[in-house]
Amino acid sequence: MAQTMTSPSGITNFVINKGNGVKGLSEMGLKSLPKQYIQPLEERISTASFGIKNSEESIPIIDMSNWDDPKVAEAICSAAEKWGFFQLVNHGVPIEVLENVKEATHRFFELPAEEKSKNSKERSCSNNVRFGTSFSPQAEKALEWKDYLSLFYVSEDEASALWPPACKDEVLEYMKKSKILIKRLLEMLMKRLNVKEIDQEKEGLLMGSMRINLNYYPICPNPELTVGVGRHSDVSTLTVLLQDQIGGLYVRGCTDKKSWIHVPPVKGSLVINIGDALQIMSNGRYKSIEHRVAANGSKNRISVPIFVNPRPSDLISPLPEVLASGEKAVYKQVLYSDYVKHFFRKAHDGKSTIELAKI
Ligand SMILES: COc1cc(/C=C/C(=O)SCCNC(=O)CCNC(=O)[C@H](O)C(C)(C)COP(=O)(O)OP(=O)(O)OC[C@H]2O[C@@H](n3cnc4c(N)ncnc43)[C@H](O)[C@@H]2OP(=O)(O)O)ccc1O
Ligand SMILES: O=C(O)CCC(=O)C(=O)O
Ligand SMILES: [Fe+2]
Repeated sequence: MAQTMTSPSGITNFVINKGNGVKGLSEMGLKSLPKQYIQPLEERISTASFGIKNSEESIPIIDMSNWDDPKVAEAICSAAEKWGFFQLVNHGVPIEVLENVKEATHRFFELPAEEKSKNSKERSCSNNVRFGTSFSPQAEKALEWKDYLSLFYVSEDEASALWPPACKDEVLEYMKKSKILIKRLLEMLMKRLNVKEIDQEKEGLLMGSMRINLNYYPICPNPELTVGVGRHSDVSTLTVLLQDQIGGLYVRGCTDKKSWIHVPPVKGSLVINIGDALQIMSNGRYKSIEHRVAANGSKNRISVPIFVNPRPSDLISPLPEVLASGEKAVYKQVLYSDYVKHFFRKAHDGKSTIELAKI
């Protein structure tokens, strides 16, 4: 067993095929990182050096208690233009709902590998439920230190029937309660783009599909040699991210592009980021910023992003309202499912997915 496990194929078999994930590896008490996880020097995250560079820039924290105050909309739109990232407090999603979904995430990952892997790509009875590890293992030169459960929402009935019982009620509640916040954010962001009203057609285009991922980053023997998630931008319209108190999310700096800014955990907050679909629809006005996640040597971390997306069948392009003043389109029309497939079929590679849509 020990001999098979240390060979590269033994590790792959244990982590990917047998569904133990990196959590299984972590719990074996490995003393050093298997070589498949060693990232090239330029992709490693040296958390020690961030403290110095970080001091000048930080991601805005916006209080939503008076969400209909124009100052709140101004802060949100400015953050979306400048940073592509911001944190929200007093956002209206009950703290209890957030605590429950974090607990449910731990409950799911605590299940035996045999139970979790019923949701793997090979065994899941639906393409909309997928348990996996790393990001795109077949395309990656170096694997990422993360396991995940990805749930694509189609309907309440489908979710009730197919999502894992260990977490489905809590995840559904989190999604439902977040919808009010998502609509408010989109209304504010659209107003700034001269979209006066979000009618049914626009609502479909902006938030017609949702995917929720439960991310699990177990303790890593050599966190400085690998990453939890490599540099990428999300392909969503926007992403609502719940993180626990451990920390580890870094965002590309907006003035000093060489720096990476930590997104510090703030109790009860939600992190919001703009995704590629909204960068395209706003013709580049709102920014989908690169981000990445460090591995941790002493603590298990979880995060729960809700990816708010167009529908797979939507054609995305700069909105007519944005181009009405004569502004030249910098992106062409793309079928959203083609865009997402392009993203999923390659390893994380920074901001390169959006090249597909550039004119
Ligand atoms: C996992 O770690 C991540 C994830 C992310 C995600 C960031 C986002 O912004 S996710 C938002 C994506 N948007 C949507 O899901 C909505 C639109 N959905 C679709 O268009 C389709 O459902 C589809 C995703 C394109 C899948 O369509 P389907 O026809 O079923 O195509 P497949 O052939 O099954 O899949 C294509 C290709 O993608 C891989 N894949 C599919 N789903 C996932 C998934 N949930 N996670 C990872 N990979 C997935 C699948 O394996 C296929 O590749 P093959 O090579 O196997 O053909 C950000 C950062 C992370 O670390
Ligand atoms: O875990 C995090 O903080 C962020 C994860 C992420 O960027 C993603 O799942 O797209
Ligand atoms: Fe992301």
